[in-house]
Amino acid sequence: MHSKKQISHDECQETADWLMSQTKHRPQVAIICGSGLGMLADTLKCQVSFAYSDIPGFPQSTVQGHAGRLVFGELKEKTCVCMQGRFHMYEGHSLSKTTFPVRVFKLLGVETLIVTNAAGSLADDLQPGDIMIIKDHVNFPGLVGLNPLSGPNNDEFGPRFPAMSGCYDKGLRCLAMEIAKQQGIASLMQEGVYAMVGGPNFETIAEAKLLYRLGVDAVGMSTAPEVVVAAHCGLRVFGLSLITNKVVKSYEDSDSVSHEGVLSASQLRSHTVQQLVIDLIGRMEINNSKTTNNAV
Ligand SMILES: O=P(O)(O)O[C@@H]1C[C@H](O)[C@@H](CO)O1
Ligand SMILES: Nc1nc2[nH]cnc2c(=O)[nH]1
Repeated sequence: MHSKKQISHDECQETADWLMSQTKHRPQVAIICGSGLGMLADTLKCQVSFAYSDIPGFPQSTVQGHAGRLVFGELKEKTCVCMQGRFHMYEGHSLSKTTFPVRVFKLLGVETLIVTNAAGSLADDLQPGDIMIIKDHVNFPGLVGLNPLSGPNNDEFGPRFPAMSGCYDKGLRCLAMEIAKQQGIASLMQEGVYAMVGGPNFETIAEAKLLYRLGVDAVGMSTAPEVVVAAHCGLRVFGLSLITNKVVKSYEDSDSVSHEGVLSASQLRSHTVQQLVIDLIGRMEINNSKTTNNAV
């Protein structure tokens, strides 16, 4: 399952070429929608969309709340491509497959990747319904060698040993906070550290206590591999976690998390996330290299 075989540059190029033969859109911004957040794609103008099953080389979405459509279109005078549904390691995809769309986006000419996810909060001051701007991540699978960059390096995409400090663009993080203030939603927002665990089970209480002690603010089952691959090939990245639940970290607490609960919580705030992302896309500059002071 977690084969070290990388999908080749040629295979990524074949998919990119196929997409470019099917649509005139040449996206500058790519958006990966987290659980229950796919409605963002519906806001694109002049839409051209493809079922993942029709795109050569694309895996299939198997998770409820991930529709499995790639949508191209215009948003605030920027050309975008939106994944209505992402791929997770726990679905059985290799990490190379999980992150394959990111490399296809690079070959389509995308400069900025926006990743969103649904996550459970560990931080005492992050409540369900809050939105966390991802400042940094802990890639738990990556720390033990489950990394999409494992295997022979694909030099056409990036270096063997890419730096990951500053992989969440500081300029975009500041811009998002400024927009949140203007939209009157700053009280819902803060920056924090996202940790990816393998899933598909949610955390035990002992695991939750461990993550809390490590200083993780929110935990989920995605995003980090996509961001590693995006940083490797030089994409500018912005990430948001919508907090859908508090992670249970006390034996006295009888609460229990479910995917259905995650989906209904994310739907309650999907419009807010959508407005934030739309204005961020509207205000971000394209064709600029990454901001200079990018350290977290
Ligand atoms: O795709 P994301 O990271 O938003 O999905 C989260 C993590 C699991 O896939 C699922 C759990 O409910 O939601
Ligand atoms: N691992 C994990 N993923 C989530 N996705 C949404 N909520 C959670 C959670 O509590 N834990």
